[in-house]
Amino acid sequence: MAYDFDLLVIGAGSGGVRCARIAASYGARVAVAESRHWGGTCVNLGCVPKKLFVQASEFGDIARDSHGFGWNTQPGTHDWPSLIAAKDREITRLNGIYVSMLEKAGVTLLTGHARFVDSHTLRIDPAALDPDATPRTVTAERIVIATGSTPVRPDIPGAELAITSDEAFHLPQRPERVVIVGSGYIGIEFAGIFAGLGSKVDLIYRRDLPLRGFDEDMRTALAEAITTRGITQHAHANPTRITQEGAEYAVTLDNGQTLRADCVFLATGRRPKIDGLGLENTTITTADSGRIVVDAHSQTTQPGVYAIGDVTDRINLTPVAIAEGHILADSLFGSAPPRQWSFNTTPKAVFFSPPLATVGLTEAEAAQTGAVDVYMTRFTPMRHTLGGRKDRKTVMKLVVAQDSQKVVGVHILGDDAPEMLQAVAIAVTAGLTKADFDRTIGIHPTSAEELVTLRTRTRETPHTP
Ligand SMILES: Cc1cc2nc3c(=O)[nH]c(=O)nc-3n(C[C@H](O)[C@H](O)[C@H](O)COP(=O)(O)OP(=O)(O)OC[C@H]3O[C@@H](n4cnc5c(N)ncnc54)[C@H](O)[C@@H]3O)c2cc1C
Ligand SMILES: NC(=O)c1ccc[n+]([C@@H]2O[C@H](COP(=O)([O-])OP(=O)(O)OC[C@H]3O[C@@H](n4cnc5c(N)ncnc54)[C@H](O)[C@@H]3O)[C@@H](O)[C@H]2O)c1
Repeated sequence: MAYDFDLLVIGAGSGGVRCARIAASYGARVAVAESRHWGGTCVNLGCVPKKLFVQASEFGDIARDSHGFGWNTQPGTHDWPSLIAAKDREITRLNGIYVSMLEKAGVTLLTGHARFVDSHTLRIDPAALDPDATPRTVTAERIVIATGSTPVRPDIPGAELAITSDEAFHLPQRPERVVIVGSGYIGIEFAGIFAGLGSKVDLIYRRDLPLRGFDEDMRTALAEAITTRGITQHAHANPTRITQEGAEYAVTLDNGQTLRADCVFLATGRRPKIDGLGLENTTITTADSGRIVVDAHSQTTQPGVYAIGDVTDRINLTPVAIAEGHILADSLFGSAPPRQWSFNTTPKAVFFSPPLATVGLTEAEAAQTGAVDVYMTRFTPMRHTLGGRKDRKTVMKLVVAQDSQKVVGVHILGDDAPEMLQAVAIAVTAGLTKADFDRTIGIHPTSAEELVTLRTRTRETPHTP
């Protein structure tokens, strides 16, 4: 049978765009369908606007820090609508770059919501991106699902009164008081953003420490940094309902407390986006909360249909979705073996102020396979000695496997941690040892030089299978 396309990608986000572009570069006839925004979550409602907001939230402190260096700069006032407008202009520019990049690669752009009619046929209906688009039906030999994920709201009364990260990027005004539920990436990052811009922030989470899954010492250090930033933490707490009285919201917690705010922000996770995708017209299997099940080659249970990125709920980060898309295009259409990536040393960063970044194993994970040497340091970075924020500490931790002496984990909380960690991730991916770190000459004066000058072991952790 003659198909309209060799490959049709559903979703022009991080994974879909890369997959489409690389497949087209091999000469395949490729189309990509997008219903909402070119560039996907990362560009429109994720990494990019979030990082711009984080940067916006840091200028007040920079102005105050300058006094210790002899400046009399005043923090001034922040105009939220100006930030939103500037961010929107930048994102519109990026949307245009995505469209032209795809067009230049020879990819056909299909505007609309894609739905499986059968395993080779998709119906593309008008959607938010262009409500006037003409509906059409297209066929493809192979199809890639790269539809991403969407925020989850807990099942409590009044949950619909709250916002999620999707709405946070378009709030007309910055709330003076905000209650944030959830202390994963999004909860922590937005707590920092709103606090930095002057809002009173209450952060609610279920465990004893924020950021479950990260190294315990770093979670403790982050909890201290959150308090230092002026944010009130409510550990061991769950919201049971949200109510509204006029412009004010009340969040009732299961510890009996009630918090009042101008905005309630649910940062309680995301789920794979498979709504209205017509999966029932295929033999594709889903699991858990809608995760599309794939094999090691990103193929679903329907031969010829693949899935990449957040919709597969593996490691839900942009560079991972990009890598998965690239590998898939290489393997379907390339002549050389697919490009290789080291997914098990994927570095991660949480853009709080200061940020937390990490690569490799936590101390507890490393101890499961053998005894561990831990090296830690905690200090006030030079800039804050004169700047006055002496309680803004940097914490660094190296986790070293005792038998091989390989550095299997590096964790940093502090200014520029993500920038440092990206470079250190190369060393951890390469399997370098503590001796390799030790023979590396530092750059002075930097915080990063501590990574190569940590000589005294902080503790030894026994093998804890
Ligand atoms: C607030 C926030 C901050 C984040 N910050 C970071 C960060 O700093 N660093 C990082 O690495 N990751 C970050 N992420 C995660 C990152 O955005 C995702 O991991 C990444 O975007 C996943 O890419 P994807 O290709 O799987 O899906 P997406 O980028 O979500 O793209 C999916 C696309 O498919 C479209 N689509 C869905 N269904 C259909 C359909 N039926 N038909 C047509 N089109 C459809 C959607 O409109 C969307 O454009 C953040 C996420 C959020 C929410
Ligand atoms: N900097 C980055 O790289 C970055 C930034 C943002 C998002 N992301 C990606 O997006 C994903 C989603 O982010 P997220 O922060 O929404 O999810 P998350 O899974 O990181 O955190 C969700 C939080 O909500 C809590 N929670 C879940 N259900 C709850 C309930 N019913 N009541 C109270 N608390 C509840 C969880 O315990 C957890 O603390 C991340 O896991 C990450 O993969 C990455």
